[in-house]
Order: sequence, then structure tokens, then C-alpha cells
Amino acid sequence: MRLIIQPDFENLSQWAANYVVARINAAEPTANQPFVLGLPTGSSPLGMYKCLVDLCKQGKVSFRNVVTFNMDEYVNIPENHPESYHSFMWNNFFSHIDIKKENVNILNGNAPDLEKECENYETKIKAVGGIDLFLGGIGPDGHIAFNEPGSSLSSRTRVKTLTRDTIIANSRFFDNDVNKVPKTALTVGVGTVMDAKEVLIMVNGHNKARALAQVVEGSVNHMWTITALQLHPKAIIVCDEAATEEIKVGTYRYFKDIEKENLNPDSLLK
Ligand SMILES: N[C@@H]1[C@@H](O)[C@H](O)[C@@H](COP(=O)(O)O)O[C@@H]1O
Repeated sequence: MRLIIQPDFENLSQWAANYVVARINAAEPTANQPFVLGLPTGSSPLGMYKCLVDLCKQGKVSFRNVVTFNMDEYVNIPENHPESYHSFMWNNFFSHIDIKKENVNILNGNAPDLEKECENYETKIKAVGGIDLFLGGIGPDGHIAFNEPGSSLSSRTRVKTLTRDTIIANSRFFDNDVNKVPKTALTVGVGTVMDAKEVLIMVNGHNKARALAQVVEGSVNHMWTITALQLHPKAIIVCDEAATEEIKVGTYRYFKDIEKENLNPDSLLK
């Protein structure tokens, strides 16, 4: 696993965006052989989405031949609800880039048969040849997508009940009212993320410091589902300084040193 330590959220976001652009451009995707991206919601990827929109507007990348699969969606809130992940993605990203609507895949939390919806999602991912690059954030308890502590590390797309911690954390988007936060969600599994050819996780802020220490220095453990990443052959975590608070000084210095040539976001777009 690589750990890229950036000074702040701005640099972290630019680094992640430049990495995505570099991977898409290197793949030279076509309509028949699209580049397949897995995408997260939340505050962690917001800066990256802004940078990607800018890079697309500058003509440095096109999403015409990119297919996307979002990680998760709440169950039972209208698609056009301002806090649905459908709304989040269109408002913050898809409406501002040249992606084709038919290439966007987001789980339908209002599907009549939720289990079938999840099964079809997995089938669709396989049908396009799998996910080339899965992007993600993590919760303060180290969850990836909505794979809450205790989730199987080989789980697939399914319905999950949200933990009290996640409901409280996400109530900031629902008038700070825990009663307004949906109690269940559809989510890709840890296994679904692990099947991607590459995974890039963004971690920022002090409240993620314990989770970062677990994934970088801890052992693989279903109580911190992001730790499964240690078993992925091509995983990168890009974090900011604030998130490094709980890792050992030696670990911090080690990754700073081995990645010293790769820390400048501009180095990715040569
Ligand atoms: N399902 C999402 C996750 O995909 C996200 O990583 C997490 C952290 O969100 P934030 O980036 O806002 O801290 O929140 C939710 O639980």
C-alpha cells in the first residue's frame, strides 16, 4: 500500500484528481473499451471533484468514454432529495463534466426488490470488465462505503443497516436531526472494492486519524473495514497532515521518504 502525505486538503484533492486524470489518459478509453471508475460521496472527495471539473474544462481530460459506479445510496429517500447520493453526484460532479448519462451507475435505493438491485449492480460491473480505479473516503470508524464495523471483508453489494455513529455523523446533512437520516443504505461490499484493479482512498482531518493509523499500522480486521486494503495489490491512500496525527513518527517519515519524488501533484501530469 502506498501512503501519500499532502500538506492539506487542497493538495490532497489536487493529487487525487491528477492521479485520476493520469490513469484515464493512460488507458486511452474508447466507447467499446471505456475506463471504469468507482466513485464515493461525502466531504472527502469534494475537493477532488472540483479539481476534476476544472481539469475537464481545461481540456486535460474527457469523461466521454468513462463509465462510473457509485459506492452507495440511501434506501427510501427520493432520488431528487437534496441529500440523496444521486443529487450529490449530479450537483457536485456529473453536471459539470462531459460524461454520458447512460454511463453513470448509481444504486437505486427505491427499487422494488433491493436484493435484486444489488445483484444486478454486481453483474453490471462484471459486464463492463470490472472497475479500473475505485475512489473512496472513509468514516471515522474506518468504514469504506457503508461497510460498517463487523462487515465481512469479502462482502458484495447489499442492503446495510447504518450504525448509530454513522447516523449521527451524517445528521449534519439532515438539519442535524438524526431522525431524518435514513437507517439503511445499499452499498458495494468490501469485496466489490477489493476486486477493482486499483483503489485510491482520500483521508483528511483529525477525526480520521485513528482510522488512518489502523489501516496503515494495524492488522486486517473487520471492525475497521478499510484495513482490507492491506491485501489489495494496488492501493493508494492520499491523506493530509492532520490525518497523520496518530501514526508513528517513524511511519510518517518512512512514507514521506519513499514517496518524496511523487508528492508534487504536478509530477502526475507530465
Ligand atoms: N457512505 C459514506 C462513505 O462513503 C464516506 O466515506 C463516509 C465519510 O464521509 P466524509 O467524507 O464526509 O467524512 O461517509 C459515508 O458513510
